[in-house]
Amino acid sequence: MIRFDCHHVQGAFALDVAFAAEGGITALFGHSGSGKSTVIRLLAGLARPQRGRIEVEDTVLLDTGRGIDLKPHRRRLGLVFQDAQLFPHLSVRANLTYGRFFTPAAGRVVAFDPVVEVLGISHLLDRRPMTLSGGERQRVAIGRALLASPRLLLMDEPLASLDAERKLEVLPFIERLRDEFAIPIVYVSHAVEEVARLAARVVKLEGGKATAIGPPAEVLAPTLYATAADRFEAVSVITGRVKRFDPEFAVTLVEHPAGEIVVPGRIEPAEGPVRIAVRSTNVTLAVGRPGGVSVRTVLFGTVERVETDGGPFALVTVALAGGERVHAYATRLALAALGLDVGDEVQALVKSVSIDERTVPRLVHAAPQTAAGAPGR
Ligand SMILES: Nc1ncnc2c1ncn2[C@@H]1O[C@H](COP(=O)(O)OP(=O)(O)OP(=O)(O)O)[C@@H](O)[C@H]1O
Repeated sequence: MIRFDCHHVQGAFALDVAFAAEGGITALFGHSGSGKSTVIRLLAGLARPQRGRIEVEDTVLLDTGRGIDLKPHRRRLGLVFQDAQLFPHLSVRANLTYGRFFTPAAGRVVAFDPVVEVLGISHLLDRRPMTLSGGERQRVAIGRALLASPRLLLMDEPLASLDAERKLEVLPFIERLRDEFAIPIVYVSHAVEEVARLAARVVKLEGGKATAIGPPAEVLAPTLYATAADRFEAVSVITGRVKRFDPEFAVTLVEHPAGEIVVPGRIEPAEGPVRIAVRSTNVTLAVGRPGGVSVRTVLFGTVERVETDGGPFALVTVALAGGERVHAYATRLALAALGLDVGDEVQALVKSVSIDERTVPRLVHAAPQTAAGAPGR
Protein backbone atom coordinates (compact mmCIF):
# COMPACT_ATOMS: atom_id res chain seq x y z
CA MET A 1 0.00 0.00 0.00
CA ILE A 2 1.28 3.46 -0.91
CA ARG A 3 -0.05 6.54 0.83
CA PHE A 4 1.15 9.84 -0.56
CA ASP A 5 0.05 13.27 0.65
CA CYS A 6 2.38 16.20 -0.05
CA HIS A 7 2.33 19.94 -0.39
CA HIS A 8 5.43 21.16 -2.18
CA VAL A 9 6.31 24.53 -3.68
CA GLN A 10 9.17 24.85 -6.17
CA GLY A 11 9.57 28.28 -7.74
CA ALA A 12 6.22 29.34 -9.18
CA PHE A 13 4.86 25.79 -9.12
CA ALA A 14 2.84 24.40 -6.23
CA LEU A 15 2.06 20.71 -5.93
CA ASP A 16 -0.78 19.50 -3.75
CA VAL A 17 -1.37 15.82 -4.31
CA ALA A 18 -2.80 13.01 -2.22
CA PHE A 19 -3.46 9.45 -3.33
CA ALA A 20 -3.47 5.93 -1.95
CA ALA A 21 -2.69 2.89 -4.06
CA GLU A 22 -2.60 -0.87 -3.62
CA GLY A 23 -0.23 -3.15 -5.56
CA GLY A 24 0.18 -3.35 -9.32
CA ILE A 25 0.95 -0.35 -11.47
CA THR A 26 -0.20 3.13 -10.50
CA ALA A 27 0.23 5.49 -13.44
CA LEU A 28 0.87 9.20 -12.99
CA PHE A 29 -0.61 10.68 -16.13
CA GLY A 30 -0.72 14.29 -17.26
CA HIS A 31 0.62 16.98 -19.53
CA SER A 32 4.18 18.21 -19.45
CA GLY A 33 4.71 20.33 -16.35
CA SER A 34 1.72 18.86 -14.44
CA GLY A 35 3.98 17.58 -11.66
CA LYS A 36 4.56 13.88 -12.47
CA SER A 37 8.33 13.90 -12.02
CA THR A 38 7.97 16.03 -8.90
CA VAL A 39 5.84 13.29 -7.30
CA ILE A 40 8.54 10.75 -8.24
CA ARG A 41 11.28 12.95 -6.72
CA LEU A 42 9.27 13.39 -3.53
CA LEU A 43 8.71 9.63 -3.28
CA ALA A 44 12.40 8.95 -3.90
CA GLY A 45 13.52 11.52 -1.32
CA LEU A 46 15.23 13.66 -3.97
CA ALA A 47 13.05 16.65 -3.00
CA ARG A 48 11.62 17.56 0.38
CA PRO A 49 8.08 18.94 0.59
CA GLN A 50 7.04 21.82 2.84
CA ARG A 51 4.47 19.49 4.36
CA GLY A 52 3.82 15.86 3.72
CA ARG A 53 3.53 12.22 4.62
CA ILE A 54 4.62 9.24 2.52
CA GLU A 55 4.12 5.64 3.56
CA VAL A 56 5.05 2.56 1.53
CA GLU A 57 4.18 -0.98 2.68
CA ASP A 58 3.80 0.05 6.34
CA THR A 59 7.07 2.00 6.43
CA VAL A 60 6.85 5.75 6.92
CA LEU A 61 9.38 7.32 4.53
CA LEU A 62 8.45 10.89 5.34
CA ASP A 63 6.32 12.62 7.91
CA THR A 64 7.14 16.30 8.22
CA GLY A 65 4.84 16.57 11.26
CA ARG A 66 6.94 13.98 13.14
CA GLY A 67 10.31 14.98 11.73
CA ILE A 68 10.73 11.73 9.76
CA ASP A 69 12.59 11.98 6.44
CA LEU A 70 14.42 8.83 5.37
CA LYS A 71 17.45 9.43 3.16
CA PRO A 72 16.99 8.24 -0.45
CA HIS A 73 19.10 5.07 -0.05
CA ARG A 74 17.24 4.11 3.15
CA ARG A 75 13.87 4.32 1.39
CA ARG A 76 14.71 1.16 -0.59
CA LEU A 77 13.00 2.27 -3.80
CA GLY A 78 14.04 1.20 -7.29
CA LEU A 79 14.35 3.96 -9.88
CA VAL A 80 14.18 3.64 -13.64
CA PHE A 81 14.47 6.78 -15.75
CA GLN A 82 14.05 7.58 -19.41
CA ASP A 83 17.67 6.78 -20.17
CA ALA A 84 19.10 3.68 -18.61
CA GLN A 85 22.10 5.27 -16.84
CA LEU A 86 24.10 2.04 -16.72
CA PHE A 87 27.78 2.00 -15.74
CA PRO A 88 29.60 1.85 -19.09
CA HIS A 89 32.75 0.20 -17.69
CA LEU A 90 30.86 -2.69 -16.06
CA SER A 91 29.38 -5.77 -17.73
CA VAL A 92 25.62 -6.26 -17.77
CA ARG A 93 26.04 -8.83 -14.98
CA ALA A 94 27.98 -6.38 -12.79
CA ASN A 95 25.47 -3.62 -13.53
CA LEU A 96 22.67 -5.94 -12.45
CA THR A 97 24.25 -6.99 -9.17
CA TYR A 98 25.38 -3.46 -8.27
CA GLY A 99 22.05 -2.51 -6.71
CA ARG A 100 22.18 -5.45 -4.31
CA PHE A 101 25.10 -3.97 -2.36
CA PHE A 102 22.78 -1.40 -0.87
CA THR A 103 20.18 -3.90 0.27
CA PRO A 104 20.69 -5.59 3.64
CA ALA A 105 21.03 -9.38 3.23
CA ALA A 106 17.68 -10.03 4.94
CA GLY A 107 15.92 -7.70 2.50
CA ARG A 108 17.25 -9.41 -0.65
CA VAL A 109 14.06 -11.13 -1.66
CA VAL A 110 14.39 -10.81 -5.43
CA ALA A 111 16.67 -13.48 -6.91
CA PHE A 112 18.99 -13.00 -9.90
CA ASP A 113 17.82 -15.84 -12.16
CA PRO A 114 14.09 -15.07 -12.26
CA VAL A 115 14.77 -11.39 -13.01
CA VAL A 116 17.13 -12.26 -15.86
CA GLU A 117 14.59 -14.74 -17.19
CA VAL A 118 11.57 -12.42 -16.97
CA LEU A 119 13.45 -9.58 -18.65
CA GLY A 120 14.94 -11.86 -21.34
CA ILE A 121 18.53 -10.70 -20.79
CA SER A 122 20.39 -13.93 -19.98
CA HIS A 123 22.26 -13.81 -23.32
CA LEU A 124 23.51 -10.29 -22.60
CA LEU A 125 25.19 -10.85 -19.22
CA ASP A 126 28.79 -10.62 -20.42
CA ARG A 127 28.26 -7.65 -22.75
CA ARG A 128 29.00 -3.98 -22.01
CA PRO A 129 26.10 -1.46 -22.05
CA MET A 130 27.58 0.31 -25.09
CA THR A 131 26.98 -2.77 -27.24
CA LEU A 132 23.26 -3.03 -26.36
CA SER A 133 20.22 -1.61 -28.12
CA GLY A 134 18.16 1.06 -26.32
CA GLY A 135 15.47 -1.48 -25.47
CA GLU A 136 18.01 -3.97 -24.11
CA ARG A 137 19.68 -1.27 -22.01
CA GLN A 138 16.33 -0.29 -20.54
CA ARG A 139 15.57 -3.93 -19.66
CA VAL A 140 18.93 -4.14 -17.86
CA ALA A 141 18.15 -0.89 -15.99
CA ILE A 142 14.81 -2.35 -14.88
CA GLY A 143 16.61 -5.54 -13.77
CA ARG A 144 19.15 -3.56 -11.76
CA ALA A 145 16.38 -1.66 -9.97
CA LEU A 146 14.46 -4.88 -9.27
CA LEU A 147 17.49 -6.75 -7.89
CA ALA A 148 17.82 -4.22 -5.09
CA SER A 149 14.52 -5.77 -3.83
CA PRO A 150 12.83 -2.39 -3.60
CA ARG A 151 9.67 -1.73 -1.60
CA LEU A 152 8.43 0.18 -4.60
CA LEU A 153 9.62 0.59 -8.17
CA LEU A 154 9.51 4.12 -9.59
CA MET A 155 9.54 4.32 -13.39
CA ASP A 156 9.70 7.82 -14.87
CA GLU A 157 8.88 7.66 -18.60
CA PRO A 158 10.91 4.44 -18.98
CA LEU A 159 9.94 4.07 -22.65
CA ALA A 160 10.08 7.72 -23.71
CA SER A 161 13.50 7.56 -25.35
CA LEU A 162 12.68 4.42 -27.34
CA ASP A 163 11.21 4.33 -30.84
CA ALA A 164 7.85 2.63 -31.44
CA GLU A 165 9.37 -0.79 -32.20
CA ARG A 166 11.57 -0.77 -29.09
CA LYS A 167 8.63 0.35 -26.97
CA LEU A 168 6.72 -2.68 -28.18
CA GLU A 169 9.72 -4.83 -27.31
CA VAL A 170 9.98 -3.57 -23.72
CA LEU A 171 6.27 -3.28 -22.82
CA PRO A 172 5.63 -7.04 -22.50
CA PHE A 173 8.59 -7.29 -20.09
CA ILE A 174 7.10 -4.58 -17.91
CA GLU A 175 3.83 -6.52 -17.97
CA ARG A 176 5.61 -9.69 -16.94
CA LEU A 177 7.41 -8.07 -14.06
CA ARG A 178 4.15 -6.47 -12.96
CA ASP A 179 2.54 -9.91 -12.93
CA GLU A 180 5.40 -12.02 -11.54
CA PHE A 181 6.98 -9.88 -8.80
CA ALA A 182 4.80 -8.55 -6.01
CA ILE A 183 6.45 -5.13 -6.09
CA PRO A 184 4.18 -2.11 -6.51
CA ILE A 185 5.13 0.24 -9.32
CA VAL A 186 4.54 3.96 -9.78
CA TYR A 187 4.79 4.64 -13.49
CA VAL A 188 5.02 8.05 -15.12
CA SER A 189 3.85 8.45 -18.68
CA HIS A 190 2.02 10.83 -20.92
CA ALA A 191 1.33 8.10 -23.49
CA VAL A 192 -2.31 7.13 -23.18
CA GLU A 193 -1.82 3.70 -24.74
CA GLU A 194 0.90 2.74 -22.30
CA VAL A 195 -1.23 3.79 -19.36
CA ALA A 196 -4.34 2.05 -20.71
CA ARG A 197 -2.39 -1.13 -21.17
CA LEU A 198 -0.37 -1.32 -17.98
CA ALA A 199 -2.05 0.49 -15.14
CA ALA A 200 -4.38 -0.83 -12.46
CA ARG A 201 -5.19 2.76 -11.54
CA VAL A 202 -4.41 6.20 -12.87
CA VAL A 203 -3.69 9.41 -11.00
CA LYS A 204 -4.36 12.26 -13.40
CA LEU A 205 -2.29 15.35 -12.65
CA GLU A 206 -3.17 18.84 -13.83
CA GLY A 207 -1.28 21.93 -12.69
CA GLY A 208 0.08 20.22 -9.58
CA LYS A 209 -3.27 18.76 -8.49
CA ALA A 210 -4.67 15.23 -8.77
CA THR A 211 -7.88 15.87 -10.71
CA ALA A 212 -8.96 12.24 -11.10
CA ILE A 213 -7.96 8.94 -9.49
CA GLY A 214 -9.39 5.60 -10.57
CA PRO A 215 -9.23 2.75 -13.08
CA PRO A 216 -7.97 3.62 -16.61
CA ALA A 217 -11.44 3.11 -18.10
CA GLU A 218 -12.74 5.97 -15.93
CA VAL A 219 -9.80 8.36 -15.81
CA LEU A 220 -8.84 8.14 -19.49
CA ALA A 221 -12.43 8.53 -20.69
CA PRO A 222 -13.23 11.70 -22.62
CA THR A 223 -14.87 14.77 -21.15
CA LEU A 224 -17.12 17.26 -22.88
CA TYR A 225 -14.90 20.18 -22.02
CA ALA A 226 -11.68 18.61 -23.35
CA THR A 227 -9.49 20.73 -25.59
CA ALA A 228 -9.21 19.61 -29.21
CA ALA A 229 -5.85 17.97 -28.41
CA ASP A 230 -7.29 16.15 -25.39
CA ARG A 231 -10.25 14.91 -27.44
CA PHE A 232 -7.81 13.00 -29.63
CA GLU A 233 -6.07 11.55 -26.56
CA ALA A 234 -9.22 10.33 -24.79
CA VAL A 235 -9.91 6.61 -24.94
CA SER A 236 -12.46 4.06 -23.87
CA VAL A 237 -10.76 1.04 -22.34
CA ILE A 238 -12.55 -2.25 -22.96
CA THR A 239 -11.56 -5.84 -22.27
CA GLY A 240 -12.08 -8.64 -24.75
CA ARG A 241 -10.87 -12.19 -25.18
CA VAL A 242 -8.74 -13.36 -28.08
CA LYS A 243 -10.75 -15.74 -30.26
CA ARG A 244 -8.46 -16.56 -33.18
CA PHE A 245 -5.95 -15.24 -35.66
CA ASP A 246 -7.13 -15.12 -39.25
CA PRO A 247 -3.99 -15.81 -41.33
CA GLU A 248 -5.67 -14.97 -44.63
CA PHE A 249 -6.30 -11.35 -43.67
CA ALA A 250 -3.65 -11.08 -40.93
CA VAL A 251 -6.08 -9.92 -38.27
CA THR A 252 -6.91 -11.17 -34.79
CA LEU A 253 -10.56 -11.55 -33.84
CA VAL A 254 -11.31 -10.56 -30.27
CA GLU A 255 -14.55 -11.54 -28.58
CA HIS A 256 -16.49 -8.96 -26.62
CA PRO A 257 -20.05 -9.39 -25.32
CA ALA A 258 -21.03 -6.35 -27.43
CA GLY A 259 -19.53 -7.66 -30.69
CA GLU A 260 -16.39 -8.89 -32.40
CA ILE A 261 -13.35 -6.61 -32.41
CA VAL A 262 -10.98 -6.85 -35.35
CA VAL A 263 -7.38 -6.09 -34.44
CA PRO A 264 -4.78 -5.82 -37.21
CA GLY A 265 -1.88 -8.25 -36.73
CA ARG A 266 -1.44 -11.18 -34.41
CA ILE A 267 -1.97 -10.94 -30.68
CA GLU A 268 0.14 -13.15 -28.44
CA PRO A 269 -0.65 -15.08 -26.33
CA ALA A 270 -3.34 -16.48 -28.57
CA GLU A 271 -5.89 -16.72 -25.79
CA GLY A 272 -6.95 -14.88 -22.69
CA PRO A 273 -8.12 -11.36 -21.96
CA VAL A 274 -6.79 -8.32 -23.76
CA ARG A 275 -7.30 -4.70 -22.90
CA ILE A 276 -8.06 -2.47 -25.85
CA ALA A 277 -8.00 1.31 -25.91
CA VAL A 278 -10.40 2.80 -28.44
CA ARG A 279 -9.85 6.47 -29.26
CA SER A 280 -13.16 8.26 -28.88
CA THR A 281 -12.56 10.31 -32.01
CA ASN A 282 -12.50 7.01 -33.95
CA VAL A 283 -15.95 5.87 -32.87
CA THR A 284 -18.92 6.50 -35.16
CA LEU A 285 -22.48 5.99 -33.95
CA ALA A 286 -25.12 4.30 -36.09
CA VAL A 287 -28.77 3.43 -35.67
CA GLY A 288 -29.56 0.15 -37.44
CA ARG A 289 -26.64 -1.71 -38.94
CA PRO A 290 -25.42 0.30 -41.89
CA GLY A 291 -24.38 -1.57 -45.03
CA GLY A 292 -21.55 -0.82 -47.40
CA VAL A 293 -19.05 0.58 -44.92
CA SER A 294 -15.50 -0.59 -44.38
CA VAL A 295 -15.83 -0.73 -40.61
CA ARG A 296 -15.67 -4.31 -39.27
CA THR A 297 -15.85 -3.68 -35.54
CA VAL A 298 -19.46 -3.07 -34.51
CA LEU A 299 -20.29 -2.93 -30.81
CA PHE A 300 -23.93 -3.07 -29.73
CA GLY A 301 -25.18 -1.01 -26.81
CA THR A 302 -27.60 1.51 -25.41
CA VAL A 303 -27.14 5.26 -25.11
CA GLU A 304 -26.54 5.85 -21.42
CA ARG A 305 -25.77 9.55 -21.41
CA VAL A 306 -25.62 12.50 -23.78
CA GLU A 307 -23.68 15.54 -22.57
CA THR A 308 -23.88 18.87 -24.32
CA ASP A 309 -23.13 22.44 -23.39
CA GLY A 310 -24.95 24.15 -26.23
CA GLY A 311 -21.78 24.11 -28.38
CA PRO A 312 -21.33 22.06 -31.56
CA PHE A 313 -20.34 18.79 -29.86
CA ALA A 314 -22.02 16.18 -27.76
CA LEU A 315 -20.31 13.45 -25.82
CA VAL A 316 -22.22 10.20 -25.96
CA THR A 317 -21.64 7.36 -23.51
CA VAL A 318 -22.79 3.97 -24.78
CA ALA A 319 -23.35 1.17 -22.26
CA LEU A 320 -22.20 -1.98 -24.03
CA ALA A 321 -23.60 -5.44 -23.57
CA GLY A 322 -21.46 -6.93 -20.77
CA GLY A 323 -21.28 -3.74 -18.71
CA GLU A 324 -18.37 -1.79 -20.20
CA ARG A 325 -18.69 1.63 -21.83
CA VAL A 326 -17.54 3.20 -25.01
CA HIS A 327 -17.58 6.96 -25.60
CA ALA A 328 -18.02 8.90 -28.82
CA TYR A 329 -17.93 12.54 -29.80
CA ALA A 330 -20.58 13.57 -32.30
CA THR A 331 -21.96 16.88 -33.42
CA ARG A 332 -25.31 17.82 -31.93
CA LEU A 333 -26.47 18.16 -35.52
CA ALA A 334 -25.72 14.47 -36.17
CA LEU A 335 -27.55 13.35 -33.02
CA ALA A 336 -30.58 15.43 -33.96
CA ALA A 337 -30.58 13.96 -37.49
CA LEU A 338 -30.44 10.43 -36.08
CA GLY A 339 -32.99 11.28 -33.38
CA LEU A 340 -30.65 9.61 -30.90
CA ASP A 341 -31.40 9.94 -27.21
CA VAL A 342 -30.80 8.28 -23.85
CA GLY A 343 -32.14 4.71 -23.74
CA ASP A 344 -31.96 4.17 -27.52
CA GLU A 345 -30.21 1.16 -28.99
CA VAL A 346 -27.14 2.13 -30.95
CA GLN A 347 -24.09 0.66 -32.63
CA ALA A 348 -20.61 1.97 -32.03
CA LEU A 349 -18.53 1.52 -35.18
CA VAL A 350 -14.78 1.45 -34.64
CA LYS A 351 -12.34 1.63 -37.51
CA SER A 352 -10.14 -1.41 -36.96
CA VAL A 353 -7.06 0.31 -38.29
CA SER A 354 -7.47 2.87 -35.54
CA ILE A 355 -6.94 0.27 -32.83
CA ASP A 356 -3.38 1.00 -31.95
CA GLU A 357 -1.14 -2.04 -31.66
CA ARG A 358 0.32 -0.59 -28.47
CA THR A 359 -3.08 -1.01 -26.87
CA VAL A 360 -3.18 -4.78 -26.98
CA PRO A 361 -0.76 -7.08 -25.20
CA ARG A 362 2.03 -8.90 -26.96
CA LEU A 363 1.18 -8.10 -30.50
CA VAL A 364 3.44 -9.76 -33.03
CA HIS A 365 3.08 -8.67 -36.62
CA ALA A 366 1.98 -11.39 -38.95
CA ALA A 367 4.93 -12.60 -40.96
CA PRO A 368 4.50 -13.29 -44.70
CA GLN A 369 2.57 -16.45 -45.43
CA THR A 370 4.46 -19.65 -46.10
CA ALA A 371 3.76 -21.65 -49.27
CA ALA A 372 1.52 -24.00 -47.25
CA GLY A 373 -0.62 -21.06 -46.23
CA ALA A 374 0.27 -21.26 -42.56
CA PRO A 375 1.40 -18.01 -41.05
CA GLY A 376 5.15 -17.76 -40.59
CA ARG A 377 6.58 -16.49 -37.28
N1 LIG B 1 13.81 22.52 -9.15
C1 LIG B 1 12.78 23.23 -9.59
N2 LIG B 1 12.62 24.54 -9.26
C2 LIG B 1 11.58 25.26 -9.71
N3 LIG B 1 10.61 24.75 -10.49
C3 LIG B 1 10.70 23.46 -10.85
C4 LIG B 1 11.79 22.63 -10.43
N4 LIG B 1 11.61 21.39 -10.95
C5 LIG B 1 10.47 21.45 -11.68
N5 LIG B 1 9.93 22.68 -11.63
C6 LIG B 1 8.65 23.11 -12.24
O1 LIG B 1 7.62 22.33 -11.64
C7 LIG B 1 6.61 22.01 -12.61
C8 LIG B 1 6.37 20.50 -12.62
O2 LIG B 1 7.50 19.85 -13.16
P1 LIG B 1 7.58 18.27 -13.36
O3 LIG B 1 8.94 17.96 -13.86
O4 LIG B 1 7.13 17.60 -12.12
O5 LIG B 1 6.48 18.04 -14.50
P2 LIG B 1 6.16 16.72 -15.33
O6 LIG B 1 4.68 16.52 -15.26
O7 LIG B 1 7.01 15.60 -14.90
O8 LIG B 1 6.55 17.21 -16.79
P3 LIG B 1 7.25 16.38 -18.04
O9 LIG B 1 6.20 15.46 -18.58
O10 LIG B 1 7.58 17.50 -18.99
O11 LIG B 1 8.45 15.69 -17.48
C9 LIG B 1 7.09 22.60 -13.93
O12 LIG B 1 6.43 23.82 -14.11
C10 LIG B 1 8.58 22.80 -13.72
O13 LIG B 1 9.03 23.89 -14.49
